[in-house]
Amino acid sequence: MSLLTVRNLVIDYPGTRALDGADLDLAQGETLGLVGESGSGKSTLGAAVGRLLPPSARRGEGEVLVAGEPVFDLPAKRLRHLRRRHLGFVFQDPIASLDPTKRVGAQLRLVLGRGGDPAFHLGRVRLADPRVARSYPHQLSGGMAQRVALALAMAGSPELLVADEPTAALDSQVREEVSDVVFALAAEAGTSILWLSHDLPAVARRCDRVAVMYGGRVVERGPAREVLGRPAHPYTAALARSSPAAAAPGVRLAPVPGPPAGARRPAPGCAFAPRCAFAVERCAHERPAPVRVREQDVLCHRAAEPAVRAAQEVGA
Ligand SMILES: Nc1ncnc2c1ncn2[C@@H]1O[C@H](COP(=O)(O)OP(=O)(O)OP(=O)(O)O)[C@@H](O)[C@H]1O
Repeated sequence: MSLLTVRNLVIDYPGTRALDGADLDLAQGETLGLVGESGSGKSTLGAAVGRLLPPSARRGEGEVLVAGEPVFDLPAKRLRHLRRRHLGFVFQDPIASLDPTKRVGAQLRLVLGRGGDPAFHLGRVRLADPRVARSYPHQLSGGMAQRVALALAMAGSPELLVADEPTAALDSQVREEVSDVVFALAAEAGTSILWLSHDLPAVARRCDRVAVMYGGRVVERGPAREVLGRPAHPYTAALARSSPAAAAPGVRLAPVPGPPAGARRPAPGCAFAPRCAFAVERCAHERPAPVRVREQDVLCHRAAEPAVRAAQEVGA
């Protein structure tokens, strides 16, 4: 059974459509990367999974199911129960998710309840030094604070961990260490991961599947290596070409051409059409329905055409 299902989700902030009919599925035990340029809607989608959107956000259409439960239609008590039982969250800024007035051990004891063992949970995130439990958040490095936030998020053995760029603010070596801990702990605990990221090579390496967002929709999804190595959507191909790993030494990165999607008003057709080298007239006014290309589900009118498929190969 699908652990997470997002169907045609539309979320508006005042004056901005952040999600414009997003679709996503995540199976039990799976790791799914969610990638896309800034403003494509990743954080809004991640927050919607736990109905953790800011008060100004409005759901227009669509639904989010976690373990079959309709997150947006649950009464407050059932929603709290669902969050506790099924969901854990880690964000980019760990300090913001920790209580500055309480020592780490005390924060863990609050989550774990009586009988919980903070040292065990800190050990699971490779913080074995007993001084950590006695520290206040401001006494920790960024990487250590993020591991504490992870220990708190994983303390209730959630079925799904939503990780919103938890390593983006860390330097590269610490980033790898923290990512290792997240994926190893989730694998050990049988927890699925929704991993929001700008780091395409890391997603290709670590995640089973990937979903690529553009203009508030998931425009391509499928096995991570396949999607990022042999993209089918022209946007994914442009994104993969602009990724650091795609550049040979000394060769400048190719930026995705044109300005990013302005999400202020929903696009009548494909949101990428104004930037797309393959756009034809219908792309501007007709929304693409999903097509299957190899193992990928793609929102593009032309992705299945042989000439367009060939042109998407990275480096082509
Ligand atoms: N609290 C908010 N109020 C108003 N608009 C918002 C709010 N949060 C996000 N937005 C807008 O919604 C759209 C989607 O933003 P979101 O943060 O979900 O994208 P993102 O892909 O996570 O970006 P980033 O990678 O920069 O975090 C953007 O146009 C953004 O400006």
